[in-house]
Amino acid sequence: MKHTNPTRTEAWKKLEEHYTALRELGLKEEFRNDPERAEAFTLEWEDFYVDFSKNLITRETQSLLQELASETGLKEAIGSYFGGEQINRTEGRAVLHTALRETKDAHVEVDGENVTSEVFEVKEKIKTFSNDVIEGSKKGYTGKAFTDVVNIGIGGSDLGPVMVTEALEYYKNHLKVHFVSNVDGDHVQEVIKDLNPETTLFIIVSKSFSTQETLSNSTTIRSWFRKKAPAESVAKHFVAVSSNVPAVEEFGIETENIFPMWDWVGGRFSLWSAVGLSISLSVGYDNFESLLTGARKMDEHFRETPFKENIPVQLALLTVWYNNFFKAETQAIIPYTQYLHRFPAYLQQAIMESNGKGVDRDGNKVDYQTGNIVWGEPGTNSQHAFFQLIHQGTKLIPADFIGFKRSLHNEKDHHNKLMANFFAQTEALLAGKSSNEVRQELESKKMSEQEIEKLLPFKVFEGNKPTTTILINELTPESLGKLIALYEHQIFVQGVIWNVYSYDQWGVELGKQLASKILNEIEENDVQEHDSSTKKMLKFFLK
Ligand SMILES: O=P(O)(O)OC[C@H]1O[C@H](O)[C@H](O)[C@@H](O)[C@@H]1O
Repeated sequence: MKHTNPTRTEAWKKLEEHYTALRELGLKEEFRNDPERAEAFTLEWEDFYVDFSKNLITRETQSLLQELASETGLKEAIGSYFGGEQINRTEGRAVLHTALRETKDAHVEVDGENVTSEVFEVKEKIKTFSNDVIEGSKKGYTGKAFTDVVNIGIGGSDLGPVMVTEALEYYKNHLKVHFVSNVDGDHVQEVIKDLNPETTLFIIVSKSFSTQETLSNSTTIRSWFRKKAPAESVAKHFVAVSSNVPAVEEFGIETENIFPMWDWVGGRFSLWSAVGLSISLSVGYDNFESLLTGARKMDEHFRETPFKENIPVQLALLTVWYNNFFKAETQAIIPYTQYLHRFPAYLQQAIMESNGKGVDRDGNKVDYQTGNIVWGEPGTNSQHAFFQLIHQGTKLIPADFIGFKRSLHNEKDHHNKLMANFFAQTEALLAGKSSNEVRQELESKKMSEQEIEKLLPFKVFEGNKPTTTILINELTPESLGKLIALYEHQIFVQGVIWNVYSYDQWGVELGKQLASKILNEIEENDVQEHDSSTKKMLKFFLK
């Protein structure tokens, strides 16, 4: 892949000038002056309707951003990504979560070998296992069918499965799926306290099988289990998903109970692999397959569509526009469905662990902003919480609004209210409320001039706040697959433009190393040299 400092490109220079000229752009006027604006900035694809017309852009912005994508080599980079090149250079790995959702006849090479058949072998194993557990033919050590499943994992081995099982709750079967992630012992205890070992299946998910949290939780759960069940029953109740088979075997899990994954699947992009076993158990294999199909359709769209009509490309370019020219630091993600309540948390890892990098692909410190901060909560709840700041605060917060045309429970009245809020918020953020409008409103309430003058500044909304609307027909496994893949590709595009390696995560290592040193000191009750703050706190903790 090309290593281009984006700020040295022609397009960047043009964008800087364009930004200076455009700084005062008023969205309301833009809409007034350009009847075609909504049309020009809306993309319709399959069951997706993506309207980014309420962003601080003109057609020129769009074409300059596309120029930036071309100059930084996005097209070739997409080829390298799907072609299995080692684009994760610092770890010497390909990045091929997309291979996990390919069709059986696909040819995807890693180190000269087609990996599709391996992928399908594991998929077959997931399918058989899920069916057996769901139907009850696979039983626990006392001959009872399983009722509960516990996924033990953290980071990418937790967030994807949690987010998706919550998102697809409507499609869930009788199995209750639980998640243990935090090394906080209160988490594991709260999860296991009401579980019956006879009917509970445990899935240990760890790509590396060396993660402190997951190994501690697995050990605690295994001891709890062993207090009630004989040793040989562990094989019936514990399975693992990992790319480190020897470590799993050493933990005492039978080889046939191991679901392999590969080093070319990054943890935060792994829900499509056997890491998604809890998803398949919870909603059935066919729904899991539909999730993969959705993602594959988005992959095809991303690979084949010209930049101008390419949803992930257009949305990624907008994030670059705000991040690097407006110097916005955050991006809000507001799903208008309770089912997606973990989606922002999932995206926090996917986006921030990927592009939170301060050196470029040549190892030089960057002198421009990279990874943005992502946050959010579902609407309408968020409206009653932090929307105040988006509407009237001092920070620019571009926001993605994600909504669905139909509600799953067919609660028409509720859904109309939900969606009325969905549309109203982006309109309000765009239009704002001028002092004239406020004045008229207050006058109509028969307020005195003096009172109006006092209150007026507080009731003005500047508007001009950018939003992107993603409106999807219905929340299904397939549409969810598309939505997740859309953000995955957005991450990729950002990484190419920012010239960073999106697929490593060295930044999580230092804390881990220090924690292991401090753990020793805590266990030995022997505080070593630290800065005086840490030292004092450790002593206080140990007292
Ligand atoms: O699946 P594991 O190897 O247990 O890794 C779990 C998680 O921990 C790491 O520290 C990384 O930050 C994550 O990207 C990863 O998903």
